[in-house]
Amino acid sequence: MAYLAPISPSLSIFKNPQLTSFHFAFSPPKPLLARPGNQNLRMSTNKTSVVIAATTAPAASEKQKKRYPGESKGFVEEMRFVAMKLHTKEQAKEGEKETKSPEERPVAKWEPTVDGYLRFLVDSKFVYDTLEELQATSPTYAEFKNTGLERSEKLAIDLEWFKEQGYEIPEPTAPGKTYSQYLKDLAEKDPQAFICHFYNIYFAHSAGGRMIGRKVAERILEGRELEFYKWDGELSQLLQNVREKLNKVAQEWTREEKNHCLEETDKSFKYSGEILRLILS
Ligand code: HEM
Repeated sequence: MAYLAPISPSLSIFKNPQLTSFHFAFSPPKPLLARPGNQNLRMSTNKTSVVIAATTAPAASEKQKKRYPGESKGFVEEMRFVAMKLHTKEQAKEGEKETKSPEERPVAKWEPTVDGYLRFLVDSKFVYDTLEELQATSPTYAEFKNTGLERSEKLAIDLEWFKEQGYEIPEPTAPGKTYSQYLKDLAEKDPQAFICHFYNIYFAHSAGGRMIGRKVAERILEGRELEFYKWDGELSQLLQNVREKLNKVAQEWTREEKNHCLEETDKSFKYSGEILRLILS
């Protein structure tokens, strides 16, 4: 609804909270009128003036569309959006979080040790073992069996290699064990939350995880590329297949279930962050 102020012979601009009316006694500025496709711009004339009303509040349908960022592309995009915001600026361009823990500092400034990295690999394997066992045995997650993203066997090869180099392979520690138990509990009681962890663990590893692997290897492994960072098949295609499966599963969820899944992202960063921090221990 246009806000019509008393007509003034000179140029005047009036505002109300929902609507901005530009009330011109003279010709309206061309660029504003010429802006193509501006559906929120309305113009009316009377004897002495032209009123251009620009609604600042989006139309109801548009508001609905914008409510959940990424929604139009599918649920994976919604999960990605939430996850990217939980990165620090130093970790990823889209990050918004303040750096608090050591593993949130730029990877280039890390001082990794082989012993710490081994602890990270062992605890990561403990978590992947749990995830992959659940995927292989639970009917709820049967869809995610053999996606090609599995990491457990690859990590077993890497740990064997370290052993051959004379390193002692440590036992899993609290971060891996705690996360693993948490995932087991969720898998049974809370599938939406479980899927959030599933997505974040595998997709994080394919993105930031690979970058970390490369930089750490340059520093402490003479650039050796571990099996952990290799996939059988084209990684982008494997990821795309899983994206499609996740989107399909989430289509059956209510909005509340989707939101519940998104809200779990914080925990995913917390648990994975504790495992990442082992690299610096
Ligand atoms: C040092 C720690 C980390 C670094 C340096 C890092 C860095 C990155 C980078 C560079 C990307 C790619 C951004 C892009 O597409 O342009 C990314 C994506 C992502 N990260 Fe991280 N990240 C870190 C930790 C984490 C953690 C702890 C999680 C959650 C467990 C996580 C979840 C994700 C997810 C879900 C994506 C999206 C992947 C995709 O688009 O397919 N990241 N990260």
